[in-house]
Amino acid sequence: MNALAATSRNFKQAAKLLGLDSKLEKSLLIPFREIKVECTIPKDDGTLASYVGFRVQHDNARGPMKGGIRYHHEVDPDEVNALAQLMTWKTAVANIPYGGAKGGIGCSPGDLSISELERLTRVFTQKIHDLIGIHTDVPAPDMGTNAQTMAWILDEYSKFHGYSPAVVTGKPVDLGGSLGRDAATGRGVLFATEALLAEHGKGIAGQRFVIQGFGNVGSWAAQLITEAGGKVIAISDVTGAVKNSNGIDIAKLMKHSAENRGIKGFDGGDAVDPTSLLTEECDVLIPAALGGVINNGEMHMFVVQILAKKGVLILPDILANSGGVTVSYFEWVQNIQGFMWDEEKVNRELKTYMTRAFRDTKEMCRSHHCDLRMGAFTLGVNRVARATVLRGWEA
Ligand SMILES: NC(=O)C1=CN([C@@H]2O[C@H](COP(=O)(O)OP(=O)(O)OC[C@H]3O[C@@H](n4cnc5c(N)ncnc54)[C@H](O)[C@@H]3O)[C@@H](O)[C@H]2O)C=CC1
Ligand SMILES: O=C(O)CCC(=O)C(=O)O
Repeated sequence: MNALAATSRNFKQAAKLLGLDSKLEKSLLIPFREIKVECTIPKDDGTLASYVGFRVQHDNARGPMKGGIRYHHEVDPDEVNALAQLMTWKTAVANIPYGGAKGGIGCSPGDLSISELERLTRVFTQKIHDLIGIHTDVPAPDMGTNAQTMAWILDEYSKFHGYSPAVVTGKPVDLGGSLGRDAATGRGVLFATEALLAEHGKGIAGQRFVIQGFGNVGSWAAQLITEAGGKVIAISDVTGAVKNSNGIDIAKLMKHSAENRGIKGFDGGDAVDPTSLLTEECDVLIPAALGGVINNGEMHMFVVQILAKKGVLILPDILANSGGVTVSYFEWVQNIQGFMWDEEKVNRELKTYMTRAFRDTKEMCRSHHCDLRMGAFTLGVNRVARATVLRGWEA
């Protein structure tokens, strides 16, 4: 099942549970706008190269559309469409005043030089600058992009519209980025996990964690979980996987990974097959690599069957990873107010938002007799549907 089919299936199930009007249901699935642009740039060797860029703006009933821009060779319109739709439900679950969007360029960022990446980002921005904006659509980093990418977008956009720091989030702090944004998604994963464990009378301390992916989200989650007393016993990335039942030394792994561009060769545990990681014995499994690892075909059936048999609870991604977009919202608010928060305030507010999103999700589980995934979807879809109706969608 592809990403769009899986996302739409969850939406339809939520719409049914909520008893949504069929016309409203249909209209909520249709994206507001789908943009596709050719981005042609001179390469460093003087040849020309062309890349396809996408921005799907799914829904703006609750506010400006919001979502990351990813650079990845597998970016395709269906996937971007699904991710844009997920952003709509995610911002509603987090109860931040945004709709949903997502973008991407089909390229392998690792094969491009910094100046090629800059040229590509500037050309992409030139092509979409009239369709994004502080109160229209606010991009952010995603896989393969980072704070520097946002700085280039901000600079290029500002050439057309005047200096506009709030047009992107996830910027460098020197350009109005928020303190705490870098760690926000990993920290949000920690807070959401804490809220779930607390329901069962447990805390992070003493639990065994397995983490798939050691990039921004996985590495911050690993550091913060370790600080909170949790034991990270296995981690993988695209280069390999390591296991140590006494707990992996995360600071040492961070250093190794930075110096060797990955986990492979780390001597602080046993090297294991990365595919065995998802079924490793543990208390909490955090998938923080590519999307769809537990949603795709056979792997999905295999993992879900094993997890269900073991009575495992699944914290849905639109709740668990909403910390990133929540702190993006704080960044946007700070830019608009022209007032910078200290990091303690950012983290404190993030905890409040994550804990509230978990509590509201549980309330939907209780009122609609469903699991956490459907609890989050019904919560998000219901908030967007209410806003849509209030704005007079049939007019
Ligand atoms: N960074 C953010 O603020 C947010 C990220 N996410 C999602 O979280 C996930 C991770 O994002 P980031 O950490 O930002 O990306 P990243 O690019 O920094 O890290 C991705 C990690 O996954 C690893 N990886 C890739 N393929 C793998 C495989 N087959 N097996 C094991 N590891 C593999 C990579 O080696 C890398 O360590 C993505 O799905 C992203 O869309 C969601 C919300 C916000
Ligand atoms: O920080 C943001 O605005 C976007 C984050 C994002 O793309 C995501 O949550 O998947």
